[in-house]
Amino acid sequence: TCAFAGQKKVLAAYEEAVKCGYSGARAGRLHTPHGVFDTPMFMPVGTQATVKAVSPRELKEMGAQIILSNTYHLYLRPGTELVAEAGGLHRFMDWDGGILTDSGGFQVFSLGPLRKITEEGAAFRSHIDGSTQFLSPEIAIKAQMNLGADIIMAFDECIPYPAEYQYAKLSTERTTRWAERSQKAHTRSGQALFAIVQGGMYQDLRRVSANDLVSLDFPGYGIGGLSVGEPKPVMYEMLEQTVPLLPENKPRYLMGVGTPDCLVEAVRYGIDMFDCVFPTRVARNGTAMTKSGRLVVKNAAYAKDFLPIDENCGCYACQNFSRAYIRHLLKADEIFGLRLTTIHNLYFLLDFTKKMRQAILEDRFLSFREEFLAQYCK
Ligand SMILES: CO[C@@H]1O[C@H](CNc2nc3cc4c(=O)[nH]c(N)nc4cc3[nH]2)[C@@H](O)[C@H]1O
Ligand SMILES: [Zn+2]
Repeated sequence: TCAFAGQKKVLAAYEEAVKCGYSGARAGRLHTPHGVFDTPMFMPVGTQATVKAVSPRELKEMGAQIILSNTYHLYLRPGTELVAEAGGLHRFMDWDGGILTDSGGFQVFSLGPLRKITEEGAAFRSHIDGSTQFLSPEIAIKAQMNLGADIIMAFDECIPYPAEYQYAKLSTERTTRWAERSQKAHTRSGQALFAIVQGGMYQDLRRVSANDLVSLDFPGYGIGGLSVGEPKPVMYEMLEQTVPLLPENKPRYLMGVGTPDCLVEAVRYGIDMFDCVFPTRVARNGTAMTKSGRLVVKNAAYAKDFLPIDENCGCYACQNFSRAYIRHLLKADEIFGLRLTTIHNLYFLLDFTKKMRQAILEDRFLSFREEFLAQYCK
């Protein structure tokens, strides 16, 4: 094990990284105005200022540290000035942990129909009322300063998959110019602005994007343009090209990832932070995450199964309720049913990242990864 001192720099500083074995895996601590948090970490997604079906108290209980909200959604509804008048996002949603807001760079391209991208920014139609909207680096940064998250993201274009090399090249160069404009527009002290590496699925564009953004000196780096439908080996190849170019003493955040097998591979490449709608989204259709794969609690097979989802799980659902009960609630469209599967799935991923951190600190991450992948069926 080799430990290397981090630098206690401005917020979202990354320190005490402990590297392990011959992988890039590391355990660190992220400093923010709302606390110091352990990495690797999973961030529950609370797109519209709520993590669907669970309360802030339940999130705290299950060990959530930083949660994610989306500028795109809150900008359209209820408006970021309103949230600022309410005292900011922490007050508005009664969450005193860390908050990270995504800049809209992904949602505009995945949610807003009829979008048009120019050097200035992105015009799109609101998916809520069809009104014509426009986001630029300056507007996205102002909106995020209004929301008051601890970590905010530069405005970028998430390049669709697949994309022609020429398109990926021009888009990535524009995203770097947008990152610089985001930096200039960001005037709120006590808030960390992360840049987002793009480059499509092209190794050379990934390296150019990372090097250009590192020279602009951000306190942390998101890796974007992944988990957009590409095969997992392609995602891992892009990580292998990108992560080593990012400063070791700054956090790396893989956006939109993901399932436990992706998390353990990404941690091996040196990723520190993750977010994904997967655990909350699949919970709502009755699928539970376990260390050996997915368990569809709704299936008839569990009608008389009076065991918990996972006997070794410490979550509220597994400590108190059976598969038969949860299946009954889901079949009866009882809201409490999807609350229980959501609580279990979030706890599962939060606990999984805690276990990876422990394995790294004890210098046994590579065997942890082997054991996990051997029993997990994708
Ligand atoms: C595989 O699951 C689907 O895909 C999404 C997760 N994948 C993902 N890739 C992302 C890339 C970016 C990016 O390049 N830039 C910015 N600003 N934000 C991003 C957010 C991202 N989320 C889920 O929402 C789900 O629909
Ligand atoms: Zn559980």
